[in-house]
Amino acid sequence: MMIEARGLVRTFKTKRGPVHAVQGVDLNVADGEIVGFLGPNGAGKTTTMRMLATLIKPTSGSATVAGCDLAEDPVGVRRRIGYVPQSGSTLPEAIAGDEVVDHARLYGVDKRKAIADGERLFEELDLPGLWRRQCKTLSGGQRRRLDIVMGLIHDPKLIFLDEPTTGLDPQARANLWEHIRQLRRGGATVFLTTHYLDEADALCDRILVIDHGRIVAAGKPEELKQQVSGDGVRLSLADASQAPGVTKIVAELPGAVAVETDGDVVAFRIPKGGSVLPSLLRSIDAQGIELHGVEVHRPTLDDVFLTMTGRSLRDDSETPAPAEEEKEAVA
Ligand SMILES: Nc1ncnc2c1ncn2[C@@H]1O[C@H](COP(=O)(O)OP(=O)(O)OP(=O)(O)O)[C@@H](O)[C@H]1O
Repeated sequence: MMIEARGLVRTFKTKRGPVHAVQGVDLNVADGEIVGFLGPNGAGKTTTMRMLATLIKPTSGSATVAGCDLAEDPVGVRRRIGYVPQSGSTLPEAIAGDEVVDHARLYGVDKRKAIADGERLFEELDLPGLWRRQCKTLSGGQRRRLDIVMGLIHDPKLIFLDEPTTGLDPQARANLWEHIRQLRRGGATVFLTTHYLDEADALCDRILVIDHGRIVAAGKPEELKQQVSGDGVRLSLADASQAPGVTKIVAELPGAVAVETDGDVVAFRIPKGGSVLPSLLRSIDAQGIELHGVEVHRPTLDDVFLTMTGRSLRDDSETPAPAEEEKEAVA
């Protein structure tokens, strides 16, 4: 096992009282896996990752990371891991290649080897000809790949990536996913945090979902989706004022759960969504209510999150909405 953590807790003391950022996390990451840590803002992803990377001490709990005990041998852990923070770690004015070599030398890598390995990683991560460039002149995607080179230069077995693709355009994200898959092919284990459900789905062998400092779901993306009962149905109404009438009809359908209204949309979950639609549409029509559209979809990771927490984890915005703006399920 590359990571084995038991009962990790981290409480921050603040002027306004204690913040219970991580409240008893158990997790396992096997050798060679890409594991995604998914959750909304403030769920405790970064804090958990920083504990596992020895950057902050757990308030309680224990872990073995890359074969070393976190509390007994943090230096051993640090030598065997790479950590790429959310904000990156390169200085804007610095020369890209110099940053990489300096970073490698912190880990005791000799200069000649650092240059050779760095130049090879620049090729592998699609940064050809950029060794002498100032970091600030690189594009967002290039800078993120440079951050990853910094995390890899001492040849770690385990690499932590905190939100590796936040702020990148879709093409740069897809490109970075491919590089992350390549790391695994090279034998590394990857543990990453993300807000993006599609990223977790496409890239990760296994997903851990965290909310309010606790793991609420764990498994392969497909397994998690199978836990959600039924398909999602969304009805778009011509007139939002008719939502209560539609909600009432939907609530009476046998097997309908998670009925939710948001303006002119009524959404719910139901087994065999496609086959209940004809009679549902007849009932809605019989009430004289006009629909603009109907969608039925197989369970997504967002549905998993909704089922586990009663809240939606949106994947369509750069910055997820604050908690008070999140949709509430209608009882
Ligand atoms: N140094 C700190 N002092 C006080 N509170 C902190 C500190 N670091 C994190 N927190 C709080 O702990 C909670 C968890 O934060 P954390 O950064 O781990 O969440 P996250 O899931 O990584 O969120 P994001 O997706 O926004 O990065 C939040 O309420 C945050 O405000």
